[in-house]
Amino acid sequence: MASTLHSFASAADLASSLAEKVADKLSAAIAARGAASIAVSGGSTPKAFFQALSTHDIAWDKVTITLVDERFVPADNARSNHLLVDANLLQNKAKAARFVPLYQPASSVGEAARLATVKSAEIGIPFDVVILGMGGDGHTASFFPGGSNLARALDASTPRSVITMEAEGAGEPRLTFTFSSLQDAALLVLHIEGEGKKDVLAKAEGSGDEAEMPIRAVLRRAASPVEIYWAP
Ligand SMILES: O=C(O)[C@H](O)[C@@H](O)[C@H](O)[C@H](O)COP(=O)(O)O
Repeated sequence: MASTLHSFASAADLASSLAEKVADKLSAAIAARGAASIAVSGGSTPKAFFQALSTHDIAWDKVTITLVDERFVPADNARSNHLLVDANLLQNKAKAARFVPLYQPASSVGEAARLATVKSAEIGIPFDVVILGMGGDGHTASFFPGGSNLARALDASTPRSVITMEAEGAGEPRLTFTFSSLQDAALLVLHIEGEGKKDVLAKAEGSGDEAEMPIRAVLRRAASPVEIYWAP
């Protein structure tokens, strides 16, 4: 599917504009069916966007927030994406939103993935909004090059679910929605910042295997248009 690049003069301008776009999308979903859903990424990039979105005055009590991926750590661990969302997005007006975590206390990461699949199935299909990030190696969500379940994660025929992923550079074992769960969001956003990430994007948009740079699966095969938000 096509992608559109939205470039901004600063990260602050991007955060403000993306927050408005997402708030409008969530409000439209609520108007249409009384509910809205958004799956967001962790990492360092989305913090200002989360903070800007949290101040928008929408019917947050009708919004379900979850993560596109999570590290297999509890929410009090500094590496937790839940902790990042709790501290930056589930604040201000957005405190009223429902949050569905991917991490579950479980005997194994596989059991946690099974539990997360069941819990997230209630959220509704497709997501109204998905916010993806991208690593310097071209990973997105927890679709890491060389990942233990990468082929399964990227296979369009894999049922919508949360699966495990282990990879060099991923740190802890990961829990990640599959490509099939994310690629048809009503609003599908890739949020990246910095000149380095722009260079990574240019390489990803070129030829080469999806397994080498898994973001290529989204850029090439997502059912929804990919809205790329970039600031220096
Ligand atoms: O759990 C995570 O880390 C994210 O979901 C991951 O996919 C992130 O979006 C990229 O690694 C980019 O991270 P930065 O924004 O920190 O560069």
